[in-house]
Amino acid sequence: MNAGLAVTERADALQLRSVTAGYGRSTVLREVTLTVPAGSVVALLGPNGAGKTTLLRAAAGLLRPSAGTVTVTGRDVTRSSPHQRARAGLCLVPEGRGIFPSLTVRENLQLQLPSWRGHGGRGRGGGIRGSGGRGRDSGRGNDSDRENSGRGNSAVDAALDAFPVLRDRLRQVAGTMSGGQQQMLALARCYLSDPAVVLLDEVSMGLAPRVIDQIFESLRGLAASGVSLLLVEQYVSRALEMADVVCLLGRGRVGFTGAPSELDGDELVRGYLSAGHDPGTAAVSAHGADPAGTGQ
Ligand SMILES: Nc1ncnc2c1ncn2[C@@H]1O[C@H](COP(=O)(O)OP(=O)(O)OP(=O)(O)O)[C@@H](O)[C@H]1O
Repeated sequence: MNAGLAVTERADALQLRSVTAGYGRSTVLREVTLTVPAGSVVALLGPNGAGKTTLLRAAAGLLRPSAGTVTVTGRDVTRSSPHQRARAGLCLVPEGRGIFPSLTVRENLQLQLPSWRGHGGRGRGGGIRGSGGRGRDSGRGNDSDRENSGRGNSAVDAALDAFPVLRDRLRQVAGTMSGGQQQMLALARCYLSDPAVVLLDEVSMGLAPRVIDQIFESLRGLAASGVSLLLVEQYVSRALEMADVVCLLGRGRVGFTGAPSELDGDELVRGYLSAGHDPGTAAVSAHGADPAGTGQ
């Protein structure tokens, strides 16, 4: 994984140290320090507007901090581009999925396959063969899908194994799939770039419980394979079930970092129902307990 990098074996997968960041003159994150240890799942919780998405964007290089440092597997990426951070082992699954709705599933997978893993048949791997050949296959897992070789293709296979429904829909225009299938396509990138750490922003948003179950199952598989996860999730209990560490963010500051078992459940719920607490003064502040019946 991440060949060529000076990676300390047990380096934290991701670390933000005293990061301050915002938009224009508006400071959102204030000296935030957050660590995702190698091989662990960290749940990042907080009320609406706390800065969770901003933190993920700062980690991924989409937003340049005004102060502080970001490291990925021990490597300082503070001044690196999003592409360089991806190559260093970081993968962001943004809120809203970030897929190309007018392209087919196959084309989306091909575009998500990073160049260093054999994009589109160029360079080091074979990509997804036949990606332009809409008339050449039945749309189900066919010979050209299975014949491929190289790192790119094993990555695609891993993604399709994680989400078999995508294998059945390679020729389908992504935007015509259900919300859950589109989210699975977005999550496929976790397998395509061989990441050390995946940042997940509200991946269950607007999905039915059965689909959320499938998605969390895939995330558990990803975590079991050694990939570290930083999980921003509206379904608090699901996030806490998976998490080794929970980090509470309020008004751009970290108020609590520790094991989920150290959190008082009642206080957590109270905190969620009273968004806007400053976790520096409140025991717990996070937005909304598991949202009941929203968008199901
Ligand atoms: N592109 C932007 N330009 C200016 N301000 C922004 C921008 N994006 C977010 N903000 C502001 O930054 C603050 C933090 O937003 P952010 O989306 O990071 O919070 P969040 O914790 O992810 O909240 P939510 O759960 O509602 O997504 C909010 O006050 C928001 O209005």
